[in-house]
Amino acid sequence: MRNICCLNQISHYGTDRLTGDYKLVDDMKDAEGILVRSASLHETEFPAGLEAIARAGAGVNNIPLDECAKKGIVVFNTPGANKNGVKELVLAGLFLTSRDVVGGIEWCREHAGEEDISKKMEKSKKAFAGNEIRGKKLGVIGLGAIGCEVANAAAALGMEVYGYDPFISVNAAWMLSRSVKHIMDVNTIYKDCDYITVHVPLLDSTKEMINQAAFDQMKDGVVILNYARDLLVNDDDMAEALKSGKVKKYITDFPNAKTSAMDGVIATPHLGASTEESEDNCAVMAADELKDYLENGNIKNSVNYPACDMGICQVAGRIGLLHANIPNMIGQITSILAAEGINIANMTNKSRDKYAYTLLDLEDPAKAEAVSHLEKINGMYKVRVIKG
Ligand SMILES: NC(=O)C1=CN([C@@H]2O[C@H](COP(=O)(O)OP(=O)(O)OC[C@H]3O[C@@H](n4cnc5c(N)ncnc54)[C@H](O)[C@@H]3O)[C@@H](O)[C@H]2O)C=CC1
Ligand SMILES: O=C(O)C(=O)COP(=O)(O)O
Repeated sequence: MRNICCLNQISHYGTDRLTGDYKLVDDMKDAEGILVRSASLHETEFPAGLEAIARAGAGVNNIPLDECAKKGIVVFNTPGANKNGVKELVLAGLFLTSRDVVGGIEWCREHAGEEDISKKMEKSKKAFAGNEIRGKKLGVIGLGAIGCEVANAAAALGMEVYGYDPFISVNAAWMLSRSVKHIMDVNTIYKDCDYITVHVPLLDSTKEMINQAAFDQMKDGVVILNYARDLLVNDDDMAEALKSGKVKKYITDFPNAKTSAMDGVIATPHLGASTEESEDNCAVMAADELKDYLENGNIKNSVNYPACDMGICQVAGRIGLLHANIPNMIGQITSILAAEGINIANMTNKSRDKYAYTLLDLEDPAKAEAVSHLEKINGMYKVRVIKG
């Protein structure tokens, strides 16, 4: 029986795939797999038997990726599975910041039930008037799954869209509407755009990228949309920018103690991916990734180990080795197996930054002694006997 611990509420479309050999458990102590959404795992003591963590979602800043890699724990996410949910909320954000819809709704609530509300509103409505987004310039920073969707949708709504992503994938570049202007220097977005939306992961390199230096270059009355992570924005600089009128509105899906109390902020409680459709997509993808890794050793959509797919094992044994990406690992692995008289039927070795993965199909099952020798190789993090 394989124990899977769900740390957040995961759509049943995902957990329904974990039947038969799988058991959903509340306590992670005997878990082979973890399914998680946004719960933070930074303070978690991972159990020795934990093989994989699947994040049903995109952002993995809640998971210590390096620590997991060194413990031989493969971390997955579900790229693109919630992109439409987020895109739709970003579009709502564009409309909510271009006109004072929220202020207007509040006004109607304040005057609810009054006989003369319809007369009064005709006098009061000018306070909530705004602009149309058509023809305005939108800067999209980060053209991954979500950024691309947002850029294309905004272009279809008649916005002039500027897109910036120095690391854009070939796939994303293919998806992008030809009308999106390719920007090579993010400062062009800061200088020219009326609306700026960030869709980058939270990394050391992106932390507080929206800061005083960026605001200094922006147009007066710019609107900032943040459906990515709160720490991408320097809150104190944002407070100043809102006060001075540099920023007209800041709409964020990630309010914190500071931003939630600022005038000019429209906040939603991390709702981007909270649609039935996105939750179902993420859960299914996460469960499938976890299953394929636990059952076959295949890795798809990992964020700390390379991709690897050898299908279902057709021979007597399969082992998966998670190790450092350093010289002579393959040499040592094959020597140990040769010394045990085990023939390798098929093998894949892939690396990703500091980490590497070797998946071996063996004509005879790996004996405990061979596994123990493999485990002793310097730089070996984990040896998994998948079959045999
Ligand atoms: N509000 C919500 O509920 C949700 C928020 N998110 C957030 O949105 C982020 C993006 O999600 P996806 O588009 O699915 O991820 P993705 O991985 O498909 O795209 C991220 C893009 O950012 C680019 N990038 C990285 N550093 C950059 C930089 N310095 N400047 C410009 N571009 C840079 C990458 O090249 C990549 O194309 C996630 O990491 C997460 O933090 C994601 C899903 C739901
Ligand atoms: O996928 C992401 O990065 C998200 O922010 C969505 O988080 P959630 O699954 O709604 O807790």
